[in-house]
Amino acid sequence: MSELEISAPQCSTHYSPAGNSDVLDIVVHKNIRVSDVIVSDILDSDHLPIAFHILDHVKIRNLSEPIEKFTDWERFQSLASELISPKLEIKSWIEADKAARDFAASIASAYRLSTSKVTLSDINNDLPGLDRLIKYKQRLRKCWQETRDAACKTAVNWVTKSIRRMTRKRELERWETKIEIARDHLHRLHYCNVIGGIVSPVHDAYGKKELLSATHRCEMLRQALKNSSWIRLSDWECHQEGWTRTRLVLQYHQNQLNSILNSNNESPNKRQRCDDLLWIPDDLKFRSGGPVQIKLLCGADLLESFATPGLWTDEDIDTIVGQHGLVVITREGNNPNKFIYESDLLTKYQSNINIVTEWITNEVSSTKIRRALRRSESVKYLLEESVIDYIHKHGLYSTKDK
Ligand SMILES: Nc1ncnc2c1ncn2[C@@H]1O[C@H](COP(=O)(O)OP(=O)(O)OP(=O)(O)O)[C@@H](O)[C@H]1O
Ligand SMILES: NC(=O)c1ccc[n+]([C@@H]2O[C@H](COP(=O)(O)O)[C@@H](O)[C@H]2O)c1
Repeated sequence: MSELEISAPQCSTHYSPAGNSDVLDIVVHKNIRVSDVIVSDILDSDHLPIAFHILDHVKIRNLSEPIEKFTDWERFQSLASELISPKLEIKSWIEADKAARDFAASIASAYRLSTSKVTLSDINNDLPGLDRLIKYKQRLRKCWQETRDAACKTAVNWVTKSIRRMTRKRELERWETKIEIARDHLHRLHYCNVIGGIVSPVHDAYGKKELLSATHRCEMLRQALKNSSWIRLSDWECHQEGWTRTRLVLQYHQNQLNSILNSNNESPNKRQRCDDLLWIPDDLKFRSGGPVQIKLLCGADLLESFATPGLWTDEDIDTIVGQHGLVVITREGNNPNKFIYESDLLTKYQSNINIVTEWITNEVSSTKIRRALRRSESVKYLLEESVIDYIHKHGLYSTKDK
């Protein structure tokens, strides 16, 4: 016992409903130097967690970086009822075990797919007033914990909502949000159930101005998508020998999905081969039937590029729109409905084209972000923090030595 040490913060970590401080968290440790114990009062709880640093070189997650989760319960319900198999025939305990596991996995998947996270770690002076609001919330919460005054609690809730609104607004400007908006739209129309999103970066040989190597682009995408529960990177296209036309990219992914769906009833050994296809949505493994359709998600400017002479063949457009389908996000300056009306081919397949109006418009574009980086202007909130770090670490987009 003599080797054990006890560390504790200097203030209480729980206040009883009567306002008395009645709990102090303690840490019992051995052979570990606990240099600093602090109480974090930012999390949404009146039991204040403690955070402590164990040795300076060991990094631990800072408890004062809260993550807010938003669950769309309607979507959860529809996903859960789709994923949970209604026909269950259980004849042995092995089958009962499997059914229980499948049930839990379906609930977990439905929850993951209907929940988005917002990390409030982005909070700093870049968002005017937010810093002050956070400090104000901390003061109000302390006041509520000490007095249990209802007015205080109302004020805490109001400030929490304002913080959420501000950070959500910034989130809306990110490009990943476009894919989320498209999914919401399709779900709302009950048109189809979106089970996954795939981002397929173009091959280096596409040769577009300012196109970085696929290695860098894929790494940045990995970072950008690491918090998404349903959007995945597919690096198949950029690992081909040269540029692949979009129709073939869609067909490759469609064929892979079909073969997985067909193998869902086969032995696990046969299915193993598909496990390295990291872009395949988890939920595909639970599907018992029904086709899965790959669609092309694009902005209205890409749709209008169908009319650029020599860029797309009619045969490709026919297959892309006729067999796969398009989801088009509006962009300022484009009129996709008019464009479809003026094209016989697109009008023929109109029912396969979903136009998603982005009411909260924003003109984020990679050209503008690259320009800002070149000029050492802030791109915070437009890109994931870790993507910004990656860009600076590798001196991409002329950020070297800045
Ligand atoms: N602000 C936006 N609103 C809707 N769609 C967008 C927006 N920005 C890009 N897209 C779509 O994303 C897809 C990828 O386009 P691209 O890589 O050319 O992006 P971009 O930001 O327009 O790039 P650049 O600025 O280099 O032209 C295209 O389908 C494009 O229409
Ligand atoms: N004929 C085709 O299949 C075709 C033509 C132009 C662009 N694209 C694709 O559209 C995407 C966006 O290209 P841009 O950035 O040039 O608009 C890329 O993935 C590219 O491969 C495909």
